[in-house]
Amino acid sequence: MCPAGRAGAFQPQSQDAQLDLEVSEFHEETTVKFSELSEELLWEYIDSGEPMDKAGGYGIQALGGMLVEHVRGDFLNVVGFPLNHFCKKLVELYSLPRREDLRRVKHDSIPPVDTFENLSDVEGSGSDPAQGDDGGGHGRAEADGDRTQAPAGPQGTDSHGTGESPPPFPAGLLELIDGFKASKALFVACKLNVFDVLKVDGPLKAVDIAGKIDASVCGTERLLDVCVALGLLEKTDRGYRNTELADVHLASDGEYSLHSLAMHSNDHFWSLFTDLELAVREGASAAFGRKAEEPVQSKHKTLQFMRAMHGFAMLTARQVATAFDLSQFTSACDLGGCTGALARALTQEYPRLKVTVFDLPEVIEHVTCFQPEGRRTDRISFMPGDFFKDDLPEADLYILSRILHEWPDDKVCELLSRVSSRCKPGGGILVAEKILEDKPAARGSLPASLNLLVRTQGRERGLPEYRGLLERHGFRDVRLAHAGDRLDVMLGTRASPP
Ligand SMILES: C[S@@+](CC[C@H](N)C(=O)[O-])C[C@H]1O[C@@H](n2cnc3c(N)ncnc32)[C@H](O)[C@@H]1O
Repeated sequence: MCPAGRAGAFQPQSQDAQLDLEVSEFHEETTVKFSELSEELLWEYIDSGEPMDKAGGYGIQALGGMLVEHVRGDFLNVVGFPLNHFCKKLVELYSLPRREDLRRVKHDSIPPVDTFENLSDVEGSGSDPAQGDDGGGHGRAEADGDRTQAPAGPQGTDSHGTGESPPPFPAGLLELIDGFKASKALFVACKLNVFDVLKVDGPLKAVDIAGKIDASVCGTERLLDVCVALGLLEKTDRGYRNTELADVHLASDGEYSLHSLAMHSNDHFWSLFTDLELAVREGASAAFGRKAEEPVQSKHKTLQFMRAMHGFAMLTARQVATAFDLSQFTSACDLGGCTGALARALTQEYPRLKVTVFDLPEVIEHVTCFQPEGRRTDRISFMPGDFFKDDLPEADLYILSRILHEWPDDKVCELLSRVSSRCKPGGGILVAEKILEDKPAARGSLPASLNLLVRTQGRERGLPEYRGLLERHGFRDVRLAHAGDRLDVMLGTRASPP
């Protein structure tokens, strides 16, 4: 490291690969590392004997940033270099590169600055000792992982005509690689109740939000800015505030909140996905076998799971209830009906219909938490039980909403066979699932198949397969309707036994 220079003086001590300046005019020692690109220019300038009049600052906050790779110490120590004078001198000394040969590069200095790099200096010449030479003349652009942005020369060659032009920059692929950060940022913002705080008190500055969520200011600010980039928050002069999307779906209250789904994904699915490689190698059964050894779910986990299911069901229930005209049925049994969200939509839609929600005892125990005050109806009842073991309630319509995809074929057959033997001829079966399409999934809409692989033994199925399963278990006239983007609904009629 260079010894400290005289305050206010520009005193480089050595002509190593890097040029260090000590500027201690006002505050503690400050070191500036100049970018290698400017180093040669600076030495030439210094060697010319021209006095550097007022050292200690060189407009680093503006164009001077192009000279600087990083600053250690007080950034303000550095501000004030006579940049215009300096640039004029540089122009006198050198014929500067043409504008089209320059490209802008963002350096993560303090604060971040755009600098210009002269591609013809960077690539190929081997004049930059710090870059080494791999024989391919790649230089800095490749070293910083940015090479594919360099403009290609004519005839599909690079700017020097020495090789093949790089492929188009794979921005989409890089976004995909980065995508996990987006979902984790959303989960953490939910977990820290950022959206709740802003729903009540927003807009707020980062420091105030940090105080309310008991987190560091620098960490909070970065998280908030990522949420802005994700379209979950807006940044205004008065601070950060929720977008409508966050207000409705990411705050923990509200009828259509998906806050618990985000929490369930964070606390449960996120860790399961770390085993994805294993699940792909070994298959669902092996992955599920290990998971099955986990201890029984706590009340907290059960409630979180129920809230997660409830949030999704609240958004889809009406579409499922109205996918077909079900007015001919007077009693329905929603198997695995969880919090009763679909049952409520059905009773609202069909005034004659009574619905029994059948679910595991540990779920039924908590259903009262999900019954909105003043909207309870005696047309909905809850019954605890295991649909693989216990007698199924009597009904003329059996509903399986988001149940079958969770189970392997043998369990699906077992369940359908139990429903079929309980259902009277002329009775119905309503199955709500996301039907696997023949054509490959549209870009951006991920099938749930990997999700199911890491956490269940089940799988998604196509319409022919569902239809075949229902027909094999005595249901005929299987019809399909769509219930929004996320669910399809099939309705079949119990045939009379032959
Ligand atoms: C994926 S959730 C679907 C919830 C709801 N039907 C919906 O569409 O939102 C599966 C439900 O099935 C219930 N379930 C799982 N195994 C069950 C069993 N053996 N007997 C009864 N219910 C069961 C779960 O407790 C859970 O409520």
